[in-house]
Amino acid sequence: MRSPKDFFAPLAVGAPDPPRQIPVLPSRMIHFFDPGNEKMATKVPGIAPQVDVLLGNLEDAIRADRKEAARNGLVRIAKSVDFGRTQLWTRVNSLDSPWVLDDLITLVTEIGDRLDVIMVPKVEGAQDIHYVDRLLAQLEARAGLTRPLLVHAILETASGVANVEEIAGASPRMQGISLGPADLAASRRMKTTRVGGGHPGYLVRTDPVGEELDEGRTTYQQDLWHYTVARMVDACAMHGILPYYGPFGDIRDTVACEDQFRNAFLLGCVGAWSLHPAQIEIAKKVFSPAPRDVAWARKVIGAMGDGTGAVMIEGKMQDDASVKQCRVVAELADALAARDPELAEAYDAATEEALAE
Ligand SMILES: CC(C)(COP(=O)(O)OP(=O)(O)OC[C@H]1O[C@@H](n2cnc3c(N)ncnc32)[C@H](O)[C@@H]1OP(=O)(O)O)[C@@H](O)C(=O)NCCC(=O)NCCSC(=O)C[C@](C)(O)C(=O)O
Ligand SMILES: [Mg+2]
Repeated sequence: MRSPKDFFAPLAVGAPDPPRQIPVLPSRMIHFFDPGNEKMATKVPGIAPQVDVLLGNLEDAIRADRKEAARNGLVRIAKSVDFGRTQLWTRVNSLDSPWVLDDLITLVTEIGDRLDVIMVPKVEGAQDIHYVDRLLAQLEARAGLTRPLLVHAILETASGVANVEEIAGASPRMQGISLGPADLAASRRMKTTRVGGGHPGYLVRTDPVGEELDEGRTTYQQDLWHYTVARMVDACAMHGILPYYGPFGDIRDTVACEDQFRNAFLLGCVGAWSLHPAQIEIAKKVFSPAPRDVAWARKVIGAMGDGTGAVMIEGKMQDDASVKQCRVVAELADALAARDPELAEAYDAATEEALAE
């Protein structure tokens, strides 16, 4: 019988040990592509060096009669393309679909050594993760894999949100969670018809001045996703896994996409999905801390010595808690700079300038 002490023990004889820590690799954008779409597939080798994560999508957005083509296409691409340091993920079909069993069997058996993370859609509770966890262990053992596959859940059902903490902690394989705003809206019976983003009808209005109700009252659009993203971030932080904003469906509206991504970044998310090449640069810009913020963070860390006590910098009080926030920004910047010489240069130049002030 398994006890809580067996949390890190393999779930099948011969399966690799589950991870003790989730690797924190750059994953500013999870770039979705349809591996069965020839036009998109030919673009993959060119896109790979520009993105942190490439994801071969098998679920929604792939027509029912193209499911096998997508699955086989992903196997072919994973075997033939060199992704360098870019991670390769997949999104399998939902657990109640006729395709998911073949998705998992085929992918783990054929390309389990090339895949980093398996994204599971429409997760309702820990039981869904436990099912995938055991099945992956059996398949890993059969395929002779030595590195455990990680699991990423999409938060896109009302019960998934209600159970988000137990989902985040359901398995040592849990790598992260993404918001799935479209399915979540449907599951909650929200009256939106969009894939992510705001809605002009969801607003607050200033009080009336005098008797006139229709004039001079400013409205402010509110963020439909604030509650869910904040809850997801807390659940992920509590379990040492990574939170992501999901898709922004209005490809044309690059401005609002950037805003939505930035809200998620500021609240604690590490990345978002790019559905179209046009969204890659947006995610890169938003989820790489700005040079001026990195410079400030490094300046505070430098001034705070061992990180205790209080000092004043440019009129602002700094103490143990503000230096911790600065470390979050500086450590992310260092990790990204280690892979991106352009960013490294921008961060160093801004830091030099800030220290000279
Ligand atoms: C939106 C679509 C239809 C517009 O595709 P298009 O061909 O009409 O656009 P385009 O602007 O004409 O494309 C320009 C070029 O870029 C290519 N291209 C276009 N997109 C990509 C891509 N992603 N990766 C690589 N290449 C891409 C495309 O093939 C074309 O190539 P060409 O110049 O040679 O003709 C297309 O971009 C697409 O299918 N993107 C992926 C959609 C997707 O994966 N959706 C599912 C995720 S969102 C979701 O599931 C919700 C969620 C979480 O579950 C929940 O909230 O519930
Ligand atoms: Mg969905």
